[in-house]
Amino acid sequence: MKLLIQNAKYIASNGEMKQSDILIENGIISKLAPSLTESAERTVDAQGMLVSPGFVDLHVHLREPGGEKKETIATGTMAAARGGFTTVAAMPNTRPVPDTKEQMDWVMDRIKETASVRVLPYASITTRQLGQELTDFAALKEAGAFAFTDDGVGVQSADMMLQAMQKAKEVNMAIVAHCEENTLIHKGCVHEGTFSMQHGLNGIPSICESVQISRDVLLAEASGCHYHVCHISTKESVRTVRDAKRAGIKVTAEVTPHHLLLSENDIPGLDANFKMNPPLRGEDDKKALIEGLLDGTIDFIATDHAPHTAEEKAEGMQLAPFGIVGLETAFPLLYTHFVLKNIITLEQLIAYMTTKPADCFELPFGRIEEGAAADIVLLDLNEEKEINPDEFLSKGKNTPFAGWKCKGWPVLTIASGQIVWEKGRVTA
Ligand SMILES: NC(=O)N[C@@H](CC(=O)O)C(=O)O
Ligand SMILES: [Zn+2]
Ligand SMILES: [Zn+2]
Repeated sequence: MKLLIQNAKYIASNGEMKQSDILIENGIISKLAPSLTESAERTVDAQGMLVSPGFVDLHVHLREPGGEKKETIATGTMAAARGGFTTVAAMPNTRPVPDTKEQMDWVMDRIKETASVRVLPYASITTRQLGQELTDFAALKEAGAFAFTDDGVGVQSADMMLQAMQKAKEVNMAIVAHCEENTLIHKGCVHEGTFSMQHGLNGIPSICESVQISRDVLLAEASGCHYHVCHISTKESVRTVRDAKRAGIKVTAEVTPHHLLLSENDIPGLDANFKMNPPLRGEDDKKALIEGLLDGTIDFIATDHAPHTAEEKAEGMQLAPFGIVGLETAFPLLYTHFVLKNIITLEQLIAYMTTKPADCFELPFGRIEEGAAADIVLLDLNEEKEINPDEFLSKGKNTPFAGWKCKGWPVLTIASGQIVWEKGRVTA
């Protein structure tokens, strides 16, 4: 497929705004130059749009195998395409867990058969994510694992985490951590704070996350491994990561759009669409996350797209599963509430969703350059529209952002040189 994008105003990987035509051949950006006259199977006029590298989301739950009622690799990657994401990394809390070469082979095949964007599969750190024995890191890397994580649960034993980091270092892979100390969860369903007090609910305290990060940065220092913190949510965690970076420890961190945009004060009542792990924290935590992102303590943004069925979410605040969807709302929400309010520049936001995650994991994606993978999204920064979960291509409609008015909607997404989503057109 030969594709030509004309009049592309885009942000180059050095952060500069440029204007050019973009020729795409065999999945690759083959030429970047003004006024290209090549004949192509499809020519797209990008006048009035912003052209961005396809977004990179290193934290999504695609639920397959085992959770197909919530999402599949097919539906999750269609949602990704609609949200402008062309690379997503899939979490291993599936049934079965990708903890052996055979399971990883199955996942890789399924991705090849059904994914509309690039999927990088995580393997688990421990067998069945039970925290008892390490998986075979070398074999899983060989089978295609992107990195190792037990996301969904924290690794409870310090000894197990140290061994994991030492092994990861040996095979030159990262340990990606969901940080949660089980003895401090206190059967909580929301943050331990004002909301939990008001509603008489058990709360998950901030230290439940931060004590494990504190332990882990020391283990990362001892092992020399690349240690990445998932969905960071508290001010103490931000401080710990900041101090660790200053000490030269190889630690990176991600934050979700919902933790940047919402605090416990925004929970309207006992609505499980506001229930996720980690929970929405205090206003001061939210502020610290924005500061941490701006000063480089937090490296990038990841959605933690966590679809659940409407039935499951209807079980109420105490019983419903943790998690909200994020792929189809991330950019418009962040653009509208941070860029248009002059808190983050457009260039920064794009970097947090493209080059920064790519660079942390040495991935060659997220940049518009000759020779790079043709992963591109056209964004309409002007049209204003309400978030409507009925329009989601994800099976999950569980969002706290329904009805929010946003600008910055993707209109066309190209992944590896193929148009995988286009506004107003149904793509298979
Ligand atoms: N974030 C969530 O609230 N839920 C995730 C698990 C996780 O990311 O820890 C899920 O798998 O549903
Ligand atoms: Zn998690
Ligand atoms: Zn997750």
